[in-house]
Amino acid sequence: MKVKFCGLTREEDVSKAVSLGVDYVGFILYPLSKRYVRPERLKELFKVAEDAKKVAVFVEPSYEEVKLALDYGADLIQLHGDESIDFARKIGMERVIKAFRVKQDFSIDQRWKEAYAILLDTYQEGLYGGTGRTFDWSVARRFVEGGFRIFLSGGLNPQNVQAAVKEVRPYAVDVSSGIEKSPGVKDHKKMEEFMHAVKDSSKD
Ligand SMILES: O=C(O)c1ccccc1N[C@@H]1O[C@H](COP(=O)(O)O)[C@@H](O)[C@H]1O
Repeated sequence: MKVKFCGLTREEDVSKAVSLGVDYVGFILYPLSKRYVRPERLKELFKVAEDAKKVAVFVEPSYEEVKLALDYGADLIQLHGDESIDFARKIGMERVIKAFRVKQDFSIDQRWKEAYAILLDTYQEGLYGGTGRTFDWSVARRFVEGGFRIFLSGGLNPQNVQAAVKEVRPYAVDVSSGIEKSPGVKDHKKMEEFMHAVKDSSKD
C-alpha cells in the first residue's frame, strides 16, 4: 500500500514524512488554501523530499503555473478542480493525478484511466479539498474494481485508515488534515500513528 502525505508546508514535516517511508509528498499551490505554499518554496521543500515522489496540487491552474512546478522538480501534478482531459494531456497524462470530489450519481470518463492515478476525495460545497470528511467508500471500491488506479482520500486519519484500506483496497491512501495540529502544520505523532496503521492493515 502506497502512502501520500499532503498539505505539507514545512521542511521538518517533509523530513519526518521521508523518515517514515512515505511514497508521495504533496504541496498545495492553490492560493485560497490554508495550506498554500508559494511556488518558489517548492525548491526548498523538494530539497528534503529525497526519494519520495513530489506532488504539486493545483485547482484549475494555467499551463505556465504547472510548467513552473515541473521545472522546480515536481514529479506529479494533482489536478483538484474541473480540469479537462485535453489540459491533462497537455501536461502529460503519465504525470497527472486527477482528483474527483465524490457526489451522488458519480461517474468518471474512462479516458482518465490514462492518467497516473485518480484521487477520490469528499465533495463539500465551497471547498476543493482538505475537508477532513470521509465519503461512502463503496463508491471508491467500485472504481477499484473497474480498473482505475485509486488514491483514496478525504477524512482519513490514524483511527479509520485500516477500515478504509480493508473496504476499498486502493493503490494508495492520501491524508492531510488527519495528521495535522493545525492547517499546514503536521503532528509528528499522528504521522507515525497513520503509518503504523497502514502497515498493520497490509498484514491482513
Ligand atoms: O488541503 C487543502 O486546502 C486543499 C485545497 C485545494 C485542493 C486540495 C486540497 N487538499 C487535498 O484534499 C485531500 C483530502 O484532504 P483531507 O485528508 O480530507 O484533509 C488531500 O489530497 C489534500 O491534499
